[in-house]
Amino acid sequence: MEPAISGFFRSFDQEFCCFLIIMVLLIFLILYFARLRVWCNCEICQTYMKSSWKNQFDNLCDWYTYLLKNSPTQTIHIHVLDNTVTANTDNVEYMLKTRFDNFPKGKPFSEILGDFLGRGIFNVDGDLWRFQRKMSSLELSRTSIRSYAFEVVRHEIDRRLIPLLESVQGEEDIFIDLQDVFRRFSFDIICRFSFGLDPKCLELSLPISKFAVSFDLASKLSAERAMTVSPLVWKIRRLLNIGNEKKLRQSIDTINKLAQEVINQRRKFGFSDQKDLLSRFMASVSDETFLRDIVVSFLLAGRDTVASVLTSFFWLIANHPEAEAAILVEADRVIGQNKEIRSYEQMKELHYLHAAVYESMRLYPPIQFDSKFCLNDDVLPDGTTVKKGTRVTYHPYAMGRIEELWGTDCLQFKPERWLRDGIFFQENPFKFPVFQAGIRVCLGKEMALVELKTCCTFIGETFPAERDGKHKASLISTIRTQTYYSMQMYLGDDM
Ligand code: HEM
Repeated sequence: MEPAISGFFRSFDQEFCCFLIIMVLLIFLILYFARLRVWCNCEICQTYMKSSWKNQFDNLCDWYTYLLKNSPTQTIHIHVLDNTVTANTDNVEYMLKTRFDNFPKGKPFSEILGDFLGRGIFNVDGDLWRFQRKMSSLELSRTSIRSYAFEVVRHEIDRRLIPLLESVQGEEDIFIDLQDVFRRFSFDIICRFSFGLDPKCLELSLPISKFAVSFDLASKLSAERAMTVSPLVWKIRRLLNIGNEKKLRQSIDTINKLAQEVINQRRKFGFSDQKDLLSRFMASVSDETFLRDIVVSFLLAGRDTVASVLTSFFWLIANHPEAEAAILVEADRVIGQNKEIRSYEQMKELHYLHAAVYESMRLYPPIQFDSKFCLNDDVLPDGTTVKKGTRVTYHPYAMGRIEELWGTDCLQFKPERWLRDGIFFQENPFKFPVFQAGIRVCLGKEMALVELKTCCTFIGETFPAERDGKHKASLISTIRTQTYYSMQMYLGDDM
């Protein structure tokens, strides 16, 4: 009898376990769908769920732009995502400045990047954020860090970027992917600037560094968490340490080990004469994990953003010879006066270039939209009611395409719209929240502009017309061809 009884209980156990698992899954599914309101029948939600926007638009941002343009308040609500999306300047100012404390980044966002960024500035709210913000603002406002940034950028351009482009110049059969080149370029720079480390990614003959590979993978896999049907999916995978979550953990471990090594070296050999951000932060922070978190946030913030602007800038310039000519004339004028651009201060004289960089970011913002989560029920200036816990998204990509904001020529690339009597004119930052705006505006904005403008001027500076006109022309045509090639890979043949 006994084995039969124990068999009965064993099979009962198994059945009961299966039943329990199914019930738990069902409850989660019900809760999940209840939160998402998948039954919403409105046209926007139906279009979203069936992905039928793809019939009319190339990408999701263009569909959102269409919806926002056609909304009387320039605000829409996607019920199934519980996401209020706005392109209304007053709303943007309200959430990023007036009621800043009611629109934090929120838990859903910080959970996704939590393992990678830890308690770093990019990923936290409240006092932890305030402390890092104050410390970082102080360090980044120093003249010494600005000249260090300039020095790092010049080194990367003179020693690596120009020789690389020269090596493919005139070679009709050799193509390099400029997007990839710009990603390597910006990673080398941000690593040296933040960590004092040179991963030499732009040295194409060297094997790519372990740190760069791990960083790339960790950014990619963390971002992929946001695309799973429910956070539960990646959380369960993380618990079981399987699939992408296992790879993510391994790459984060590699980054941590390397960061720890750098910190140990600095503690051992001294950091007071080092110019990078890590060494500067080491003077005020002793917690080593926290130090690592702060610096990794800077790496993430300053890498793809810059690479993305460089790609769209050169693509737009390649399509607008009149803008390219104006940039070269301005660069020659500044070089003519000062022989060569060698300082941060000189960059400020390049108003047309500054306008052209801003104009490319208006049309192709590296961060096309950015979300916050509403802490307590609120009403936006346009009358939209926002419930506690709702995601609220401002949309710089759509804002750059709205006629009421930028005029009937808003789809055209016109650097002149940023100039008043030849001098760069700063627009209302809430109309152009490409660097975010208000209280949490991007901390690396100045650094990014130095990087972008230095890289863009090298066309005019390195090969001044009077020295070698032919050389300059062929380098520009190399960049033009390479940019076309990169964008073709990116956009397909229909570009
Ligand atoms: C064109 C290049 C760049 C653009 C368009 C850009 C844009 C942005 C945006 C939109 C945010 C807000 C993100 C959010 O809160 O969700 C941000 C934050 C931030 N950016 Fe940038 N960024 C650029 C380059 C850089 C660079 C080069 C650095 C580093 C030197 C940097 C450092 C940061 C940091 C530390 C934050 C967090 C600020 C905070 O939370 O208080 N950014 N950036």
